[in-house]
Amino acid sequence: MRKLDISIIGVPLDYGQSRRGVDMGPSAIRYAGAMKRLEAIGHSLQDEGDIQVSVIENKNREETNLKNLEEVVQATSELANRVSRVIENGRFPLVFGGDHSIAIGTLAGLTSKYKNLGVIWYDAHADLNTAETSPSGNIHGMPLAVSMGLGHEKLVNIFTDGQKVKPENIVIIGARSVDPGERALIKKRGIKVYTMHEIDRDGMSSVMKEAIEYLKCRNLDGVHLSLDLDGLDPLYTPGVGTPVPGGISYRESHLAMEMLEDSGVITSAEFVEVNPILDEKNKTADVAVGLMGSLFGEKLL
Ligand SMILES: NC(=[NH2+])NCCC[C@H](N)C(=O)O
Ligand SMILES: [Mn+2]
Ligand SMILES: [Mn+2]
Repeated sequence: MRKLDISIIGVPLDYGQSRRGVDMGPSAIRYAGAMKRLEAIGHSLQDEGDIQVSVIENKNREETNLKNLEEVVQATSELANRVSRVIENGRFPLVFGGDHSIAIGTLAGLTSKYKNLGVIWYDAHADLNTAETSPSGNIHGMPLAVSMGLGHEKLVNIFTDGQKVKPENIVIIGARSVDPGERALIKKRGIKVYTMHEIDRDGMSSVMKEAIEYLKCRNLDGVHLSLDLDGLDPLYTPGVGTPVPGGISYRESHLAMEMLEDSGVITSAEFVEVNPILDEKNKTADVAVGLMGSLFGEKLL
């Protein structure tokens, strides 16, 4: 097993969507014992604290349907800087959200080292909307499109200008709520998606085996895991803002994490959308930390 130097970065951002409380996600995940859990496996942990999230006083806000654009730009820009500093120091970035818009910053920061980065997007949603296709104006529904270079220029040009991730380097796992514009984009760009249909039909073991093989064939220099807790069924992770029934089970999720650990491909990770206000006794943060255990090498025997 790899022994890693892991740096935790908290991003208390809830401006990428409309339900307050997900800004408390980093606290909830820390409270659930993330540091101790990973230290017990043998990794060395450093908590870098939280990114500063501020309300931007700007009298001349541009006309846009994107909610809280300036706030998301500020926080994700700072996150990108922080992530790039962590990898410069040879450490493994482990980011706690916050809503999923934070991935814009994480992925941007990772490109300072990884020029051909792969991404595993574990989520009920595709998060491939742009301002034109978004049904909600919520930026947490857009980060994957932004990282491909599509969307508002202020988001696309965070940290460095333009595309951060190639569409053919992305694998989405667990999708079951996809908007019409997202569906069109998936088809147009040939993005690899394992929906709940494939997970039910072939089993998680076969899906993960294929996903890992697919990424291994792409000559990547790193693979980022972006895990939205709403990828799991709300039965297991009720503390999320946009729950969708019919999701991935607790057991399938642990298996997926164990298979990623076995493959040794993952070079950074983030756990997002934990909203303790909507949760039941911190259940969702507990699941997040349990999954981190499997991802970082906990074994049953
Ligand atoms: N990261 C998430 N939970 N995203 C949910 C997005 C929901 C919907 N597709 C939207 O764009 O508004
Ligand atoms: Mn989601
Ligand atoms: Mn998401």
